[in-house]
Amino acid sequence: MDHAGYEKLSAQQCRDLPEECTHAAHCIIYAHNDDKLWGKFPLRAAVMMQVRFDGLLGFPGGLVDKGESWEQGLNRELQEEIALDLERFRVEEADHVGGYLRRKPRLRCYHCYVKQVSLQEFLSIETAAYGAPDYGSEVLGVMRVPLHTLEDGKGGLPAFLQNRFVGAARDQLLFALQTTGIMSGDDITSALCWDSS
Ligand SMILES: O=c1[nH]cnc2c1ncn2[C@H]1C[C@H](O)[C@@H](COP(=O)(O)OP(=O)(O)O)O1
Ligand SMILES: [Mn+2]
Ligand SMILES: [Mn+2]
Ligand SMILES: [Mn+2]
Repeated sequence: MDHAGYEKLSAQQCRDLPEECTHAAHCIIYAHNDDKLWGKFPLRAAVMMQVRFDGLLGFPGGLVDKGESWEQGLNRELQEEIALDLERFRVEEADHVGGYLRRKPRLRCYHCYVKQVSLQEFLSIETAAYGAPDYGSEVLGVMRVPLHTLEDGKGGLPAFLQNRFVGAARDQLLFALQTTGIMSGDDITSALCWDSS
């Protein structure tokens, strides 16, 4: 059980879940970014997150409706929340990287998908998001995650990780940063070490 009370499942373990399990699916859309902040701090990648209606940070996606496959539900949510152009950027089964299982108050799996695009494509997705049906209601902002750490060891990702995240979103972010190679385990650990409290 990880710190937020979720059991991390592999993609195969997700496929073995019982019928009564309900599902949510969210997608981490990212692009490698060779730019540097002030020509000094590597930005590493553009990773999309959102400010949600509940004030918490999360990824675009949502609950999978009855009769939908995980990917059908996720692509529907991505269209609703960020106006994702499904002709160009449809999320596929191969983008599934695992799930986070909760047993209480009901058995539910929070599936994590990761989709890499080019920086140019990321910019087009970002721009289109402001015209999404749910923008301004369920989605109150679209942002990029700071993946740099300033000289004080606090500014950037360490400070960002002090925000409030919904559900398993923080675990999913850290998992995706490592599994995509955007950040090394050591970089992530040092960003986690700083705690403002
Ligand atoms: O980004 C996320 N990662 C993991 N779990 C998440 C994330 N965002 C929300 N959640 C949890 C908590 C929510 O209650 C459920 C459903 O997601 P949500 O996006 O709120 O559902 P709809 O868009 O309203 O369908 O998953
Ligand atoms: Mn929904
Ligand atoms: Mn939604
Ligand atoms: Mn949602």
